[in-house]
Amino acid sequence: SNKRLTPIEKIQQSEPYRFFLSTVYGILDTYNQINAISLKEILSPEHGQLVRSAQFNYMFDIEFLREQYPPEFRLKPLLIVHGDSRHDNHTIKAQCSPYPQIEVCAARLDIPYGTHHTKMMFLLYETGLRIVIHTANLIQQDWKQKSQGIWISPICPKTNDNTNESKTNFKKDLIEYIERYRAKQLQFWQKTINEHDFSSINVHLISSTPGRHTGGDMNKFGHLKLRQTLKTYLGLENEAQYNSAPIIGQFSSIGSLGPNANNWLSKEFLTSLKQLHSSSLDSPELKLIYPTVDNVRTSLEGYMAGGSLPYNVQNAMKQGWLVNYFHKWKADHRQRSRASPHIKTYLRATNDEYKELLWFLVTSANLSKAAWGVLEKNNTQLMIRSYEIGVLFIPKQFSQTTFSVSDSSSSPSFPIPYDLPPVKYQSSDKPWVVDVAYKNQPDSHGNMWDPS
Ligand SMILES: O=C(O)c1ccc([N+](=O)[O-])cc1C(=O)O
Repeated sequence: SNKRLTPIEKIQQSEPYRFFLSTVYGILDTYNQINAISLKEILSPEHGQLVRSAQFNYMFDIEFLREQYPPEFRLKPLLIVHGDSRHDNHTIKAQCSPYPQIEVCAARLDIPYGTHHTKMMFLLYETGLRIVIHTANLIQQDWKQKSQGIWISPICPKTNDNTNESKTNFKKDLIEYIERYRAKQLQFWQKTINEHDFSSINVHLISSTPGRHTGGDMNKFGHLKLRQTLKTYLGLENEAQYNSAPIIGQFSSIGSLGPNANNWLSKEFLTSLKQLHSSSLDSPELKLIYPTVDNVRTSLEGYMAGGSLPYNVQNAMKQGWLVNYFHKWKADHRQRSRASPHIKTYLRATNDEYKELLWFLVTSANLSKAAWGVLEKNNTQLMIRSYEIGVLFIPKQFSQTTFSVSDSSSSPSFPIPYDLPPVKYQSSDKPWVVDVAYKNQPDSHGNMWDPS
């Protein structure tokens, strides 16, 4: 049908996963109705009377952000949480200075090269508190023609019994994440989270905070939190059949991963992703989805999309071995093969048919040690540089044994963002690298790319 859904209808229809892609300007409208939502719709007055909000992010255009709020909410208190990199601090403070109702909080980045990558909203309504965890910067370009991931919580009602935890420990994990900022302006939000009933939340929180996490803190963040959560909660029947089940990582940037797969990627990181209740020595196939130069050139934005895929040539040159893992960006079933991915997702399927999933994670975390952490000092500490946040979907929390991907099955199928099985790079395909020129083929706008 070509009926336009209201924001509330979109959220109702997305149950039980509440996992959306951003709407895309220029595709058939039906593909912007099902499990697709815009920033204006997230902030719509339909959801209730907004009291105040907080926006955690990396890049901000305050004028653009204000325009996405309904006019009647633009005077409500708004807290902006960003990274404290010098130049950034200045531009954000300058952007917010005309608006006394906007406060700015600079997240401490005590470890070099860390970024405040977390993209999250706290929306406090008169009826309760909504959390949104997503992957888009608060600039127009990130919400127009890209593939972004968004999880929208129910509106959690106020309660005077602050034990209202979810079966996934989401409330405690979120408070522990916020506490790591050690920021005065976040104390109000820690208190507010505590005063709301999170029992309806069915996803796990997977976050990263900068630090050298040791002892009891080691499994609280980064890939060790993912490992611990999968180990504790997956609870599969005869799980041995899944020891070689394939794993997918999909992201929009890549860090320096070392001279070969063996030190971090397929040892440390893959060990966390492959974790079942019991560990196994099998090493499942890891497939990585990252756009080719042609994906970028033919995208709706053309080469400009590549500005948001900051994989630099310095790292790319050092790790040619990585290309063997690479698969293209392809999302025909969502009509988003040309909507360049800024979403980051990780998943495990039950087998090479990719008809069912064992779990699914949407997060701000790219494929980097800075985001996920790297074990140091003989595996006694996990060093993480950046703030990251994501939500993990585990079938058991939805009273299912696996998530079905195709619509054929009875249980509600999981709205995956791209086509499965993933399609391998052809020998002629190259990964997009942001700081090299592409001048032999024009993009979808007839332009070339010459960063020099
Ligand atoms: O858009 C962002 O928040 C972002 C910022 C920095 C980097 N980086 O330094 O690689 C990657 C991203 C990304 O999300 O791809």
